[in-house]
Amino acid sequence: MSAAEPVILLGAGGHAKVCIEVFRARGLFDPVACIDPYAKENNVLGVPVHRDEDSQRAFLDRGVKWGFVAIGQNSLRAKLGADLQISGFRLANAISPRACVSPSATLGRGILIMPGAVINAEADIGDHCIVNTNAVVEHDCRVGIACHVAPGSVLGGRVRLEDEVFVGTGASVTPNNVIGKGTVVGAAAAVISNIAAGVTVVGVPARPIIR
Ligand SMILES: CC(=O)SCCNC(=O)CCNC(=O)[C@H](O)C(C)(C)COP(=O)(O)OP(=O)(O)OC[C@H]1O[C@@H](n2cnc3c(N)ncnc32)[C@H](O)[C@@H]1OP(=O)(O)O
Repeated sequence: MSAAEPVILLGAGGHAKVCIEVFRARGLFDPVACIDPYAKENNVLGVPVHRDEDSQRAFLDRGVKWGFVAIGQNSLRAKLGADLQISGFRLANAISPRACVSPSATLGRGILIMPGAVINAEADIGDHCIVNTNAVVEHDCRVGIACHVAPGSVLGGRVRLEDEVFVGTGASVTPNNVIGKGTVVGAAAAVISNIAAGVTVVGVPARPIIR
């Protein structure tokens, strides 16, 4: 078996912790550093933390080719992922060996798929997405760039998420619906119709929060 490829992670919080465990479980990549100028700890599960912003370049110079953004916030993850690629890194995927990913699904780059997640036939997952623990992305879904399908949530068949959509813990989206860019679906919501871009919806059925 060939050795795991070293990978640097941007981020050193709780989300980085779960990403490290998925990388280790899969065995294709070996997390060698977490880079985060705001880190509170000096290591994450034994992976050393670097706060210096030049350290990315230093790892590249040392021959580390792979990077990964381990940050939960969708728009920041998209931006830092694009920046990593511009600076010369390839984006690794962190796919749990305990996830079930259809052979006909299409995956982008910089994706996290957590244990128990199911990605069904011909689903398409965009770059920088998170499909979290026990989430289900059914057949023919189109999940845009930097979306987060949170733990236990379910997208029915042919659902489309535009870029940077967040679907909260335990929420469901019934088949064929489209959710607009940057929208937030609250925990436990049931989306039963199309939802516009840039809104927050909650409840059963899901409706925009009126502030
Ligand atoms: C591994 C991980 O942990 S991954 C991360 C997973 N995280 C999640 O799933 C978080 C999901 N987040 C939520 O559900 C949040 O409550 C949000 C984003 C929908 C709303 O958050 P905020 O914008 O801060 O709204 P806020 O808390 O002020 O609530 C506004 C109103 O909506 C209601 N509300 C908020 N969330 C929900 C919800 N999920 N379902 C029903 N009502 C809700 C509140 O009760 C409040 O009602 P009120 O005005 O009558 O008092």
